[in-house]
Amino acid sequence: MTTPSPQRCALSVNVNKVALVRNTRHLGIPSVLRAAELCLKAGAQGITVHPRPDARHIRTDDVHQLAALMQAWPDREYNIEGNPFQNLMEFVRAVRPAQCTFVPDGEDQFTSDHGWDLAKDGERLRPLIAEARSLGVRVSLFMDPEPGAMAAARAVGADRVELYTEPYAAAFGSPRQAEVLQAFAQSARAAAAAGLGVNAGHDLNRDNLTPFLAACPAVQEVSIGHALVADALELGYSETVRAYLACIEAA
Ligand SMILES: CC(=O)[C@@H](O)[C@H](O)COP(=O)(O)O
Ligand SMILES: NCC(=O)COP(=O)(O)O
Repeated sequence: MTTPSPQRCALSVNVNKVALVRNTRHLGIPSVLRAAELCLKAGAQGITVHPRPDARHIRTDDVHQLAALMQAWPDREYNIEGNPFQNLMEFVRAVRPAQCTFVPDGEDQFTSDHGWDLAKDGERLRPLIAEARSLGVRVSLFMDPEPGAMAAARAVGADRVELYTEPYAAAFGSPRQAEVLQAFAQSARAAAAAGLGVNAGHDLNRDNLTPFLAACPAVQEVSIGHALVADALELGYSETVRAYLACIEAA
């Protein structure tokens, strides 16, 4: 078992896609619990799930079984993502994970594809943020890379923001990469200046992760699932997690 080094940036493995494959048969394999355990043993600092209302991948049982697993890993973090106006708060109240990430997804959305509009939803979010925090759960808001929106995230009581990194991933390797990365760097700095912790995630992978973190040193956690699980199909969970940890170390 690898004890995670005190890295600048934590790796939280999102196991949604293990559950997606599992759900295509009634055989219970691939095991979500086994995937999480192997990733933790390899040094991942956390596990992330996004139990969507349609249960397309992570189901209620998964959330609770992973919570029980995480009890055996007190130095690692459990992060539950979702829309607090839909089903997320029932999990926050029941499980009290280390962190919850509020994501403004619609019920039938293909995947997460935007951050919060706090001018529209900030006041509705405020009491739910306060409730989660009163339960001892850190609250992160899923946000687009807009430096001017970070102070508002702090003002509604969030502990952290998670920068939605798909626009960076889409620009990676193109002439727009530097320009887009600059917007993320400015957003990360603005978030830190506002007193927020900074997470990041969506479509990060072994190619784009190191340059992203090198440009955004304030980022303290990345949650990665789709590309990491795809890599694990080829390399196995242990080697894959070690490869992602090395990408973080190289930043
Ligand atoms: C919020 C985010 O960007 C991802 O964590 C999200 O969990 C992806 O959801 P799917 O795995 O359902 O695409
Ligand atoms: N919050 C991002 C996450 O948990 C995983 O996103 P992805 O790596 O599956 O795109």
